[in-house]
This record gives sequence, structure tokens and C-alpha cells, in this order.
Amino acid sequence: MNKKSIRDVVVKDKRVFCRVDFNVPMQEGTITDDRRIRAALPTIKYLVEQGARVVLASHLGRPKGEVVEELRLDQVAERLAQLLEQPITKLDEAVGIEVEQKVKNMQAGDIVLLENVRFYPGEEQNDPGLARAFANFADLYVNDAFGTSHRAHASTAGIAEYIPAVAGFLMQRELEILGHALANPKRPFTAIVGGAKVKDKIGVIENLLDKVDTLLIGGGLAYTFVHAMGHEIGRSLFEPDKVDLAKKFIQQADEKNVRLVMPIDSVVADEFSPNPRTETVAIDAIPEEMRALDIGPKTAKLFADIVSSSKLVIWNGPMGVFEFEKFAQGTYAVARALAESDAFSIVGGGDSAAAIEQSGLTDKVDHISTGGGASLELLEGKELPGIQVLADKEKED
Ligand SMILES: Nc1ncnc2c1ncn2[C@@H]1O[C@H](COP(=O)(O)OP(=O)(O)O)[C@@H](O)[C@H]1O
Ligand SMILES: O=C(OP(=O)(O)O)[C@H](O)COP(=O)(O)O
Repeated sequence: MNKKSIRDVVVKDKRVFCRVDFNVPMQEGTITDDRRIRAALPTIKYLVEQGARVVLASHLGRPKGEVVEELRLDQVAERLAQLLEQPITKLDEAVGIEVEQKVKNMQAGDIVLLENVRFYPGEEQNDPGLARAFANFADLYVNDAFGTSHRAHASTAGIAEYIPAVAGFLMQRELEILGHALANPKRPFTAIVGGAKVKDKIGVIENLLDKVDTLLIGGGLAYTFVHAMGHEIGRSLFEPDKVDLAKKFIQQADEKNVRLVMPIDSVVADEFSPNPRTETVAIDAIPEEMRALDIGPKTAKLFADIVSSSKLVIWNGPMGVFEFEKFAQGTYAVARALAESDAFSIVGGGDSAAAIEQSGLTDKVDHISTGGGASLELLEGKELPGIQVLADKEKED
């Protein structure tokens, strides 16, 4: 990695603003997978051991610039303190006089966790005022939030305008592993894209078509494509604004000789709940009043066969609503295929990592990345804003 890390600078006695990605999956107020918190521990422990004063900042969910009570970071703070076996101070704000006072009074080795930075509209707008307010707390900016490094926000990019910026250990590790796998990809190279962030993920597909041999589309993302192919999709997840783009990608895949594979069947349900009435139907036979919540068994087999003949697989986004057992089978089938294949396998994303954990196959995957969208954008060949702002290592003569 050509970026400076926390090992390349003096952190002792420094006030460090450390951006982490504690955007963990939650269900009914409980953290269902704490991998992203555990992944940041080496950086936090190192900073504490070196005698820094550590101010942690993260987002949780998408509160869109407003305070959303369920998206406060109290649960996260509790879990972090347990994992660190050290008390931490959780604040109810991320900026302001009280925060400044608390940070000013910190001793070497203390840890403060700020409130969800996305409660402030300036965060996603990358507002210089907010970025400067964050920078005022600290002498050094450490970005360890790989999963959010594709966002140009005040706490991921803007802050680096004002104070020196370096990478944390998680960021460093992600860039090394992903960089190595993607520099000279083994072939056949397959990407699997699913999940629910349709608007975000559809945008990456154009560039993926220049990188991969095969692109499998599942999860909620698939139905905008299925609609673009002229089929009825009932009440399935759908982005009407993206239909033309989906049509364009289907055509481009053909021109570029990329195998673009869509579901051929789906498990549909009469409502979005753990135990609705379900049916398995062909992709061109989704009933009007039903919604597709998982890929069907024929698609699962098709995807599994493609995975087993690949040499490199990068997967982001579950194949169905895996949080409900009834719709987890497609995701499990693809996870099993990945576990059994010889391919170098990378699974990225908060929910995708949780799904792999739930399938019990975590140890069989070569790399579980903390970033879904971030790893896809890295794969596209983009320079990610949260990485671009970090100081470069001096070139050796
Ligand atoms: N067919 C579908 N319809 C609705 N939601 C879906 C569907 N398939 C998957 N999902 C949802 O996608 C979510 C994860 O999407 P996303 O955030 O894009 O993945 P990741 O966090 O791994 O990047 C899960 O909560 C899952 O329930
Ligand atoms: O969960 C995240 O991304 P991911 O779902 O692509 O893994 C990151 O925390 C970024 O969140 P965002 O997509 O709301 O900016």
C-alpha cells in the first residue's frame, strides 16, 4: 500500500479522530453481527497502547441528517467496551461545545465514541464547516472505515483538508488483500451482485463489465433487470429510474462478451414477513400480487455451477432476504458453492458478511471484506475518496 499508516507517524499524546465503520446489521435494536466492530479493534488497541487520545466516529444506517433514536450508537458503544475490555465514553452528539470539552479533558489512552455522524446533514454533504469542526478536536485523522471509503463525506474525506491523514490497520489490510486479488485477477473471474442498495449498485455494473468474465445478478437488485427484460415483477424491489440503465447493461454485456446471468426462478411471497405464503415460480411468471424474496432452486444451482468453475469470485449482496430463514436458501447455496470451490473468494458488505456467518461457512471464504459497495468500487478501478485523501508514503530512492 502506498499510503501512510498509523505506524508511519507519531501518535503518542496526539488527539486522534479515528473514522470507523460501525454500521453493523441490527434487528430490533440488537446487533446481529459485530464483525465490523471487531475488525477495527487492532487499530483502536494500538492507538490506546501508544498513548493516543482516541475519538471514534461512525455512521449507523441512513438517518439522512436527522436524529433517529434507533440509530444512536449506544448499543455499539456497549459492544465495543465489552470487546476492548475497557470503558469508553459514548457522547450523545458528534460536535458542539460539550463534545469539545469532553475531548479536551481526555487523558492518554482514553476512548470517546461520538454520536452517529449522519445525524448531521453536513456529513453526507461533505460540508467544510462540519469537517472543520471534526478536525478541531484532533491533531491527526485516521481512516479505518474501509466500508465507507467510497463516500466523500465530512468524516471520511472532508476532514483531511485540515489535519494530517493516515490509514488504520483495517484499511491497510483491506487494500492489500483486495489490491493483490484485483491487480492480476485469476480467470474465469466472476462477480456476484445482490442485496437491496439497487441505486448504488446498478451504477457499478458498467465498469464491472470491463473487468469480469461473468456477472451474476441476484437479490433485490435483479428485479429492475427482470423488468427491463419485459417480465412482470409483481411487488418485488424495483427502481423505475434505472430500467433504461439496466437495458443498456444487458446490451453492453453482450457486446463485451461478458456472461450476464439473471435469476431464472424466484421464491415469491404474499407479504414481507418471516412466514408468509410462498411459491417458487419461473422468472417470467411472478404473480402480480407477490414479491420475489429469494432466488429459486434452479437459479441457485445455475449460480453454484458457475462459481465452481471460477478461479476468482467477488460477492456483494445477499441473494434474498436471508434474515428470514424461508428466504435464506439461495444465499446459503451460493455460500456453499463458494466454500467448496477452488476459487479465491472474497465476500464483501455488512449484510453479506452476516449472511456468511449465519450459513456457518465463514472459515471457508478466503477474505471477508468489511466493505460491500467499497470493494465493488475498488474493483471498478476507481480511486475511493476516503483513501485518496490519505497521505502517500514517501518514495524510497
Ligand atoms: N429480493 C430481495 N428483496 C428485498 N430485499 C432483499 C432481497 N434480496 C436481498 N435483500 C436484502 O438486501 C439486504 C442487504 O443488501 P445490501 O445492503 O445491498 O448488502 P451488503 O450490506 O452486503 O452490501 C438484506 O437486508 C436483504 O434482506
Ligand atoms: O454498509 C455499508 O456499505 P455496504 O452495504 O456496501 O457494505 C457502509 O457502512 C456504507 O454505508 P452506506 O451505503 O449507507 O454509505
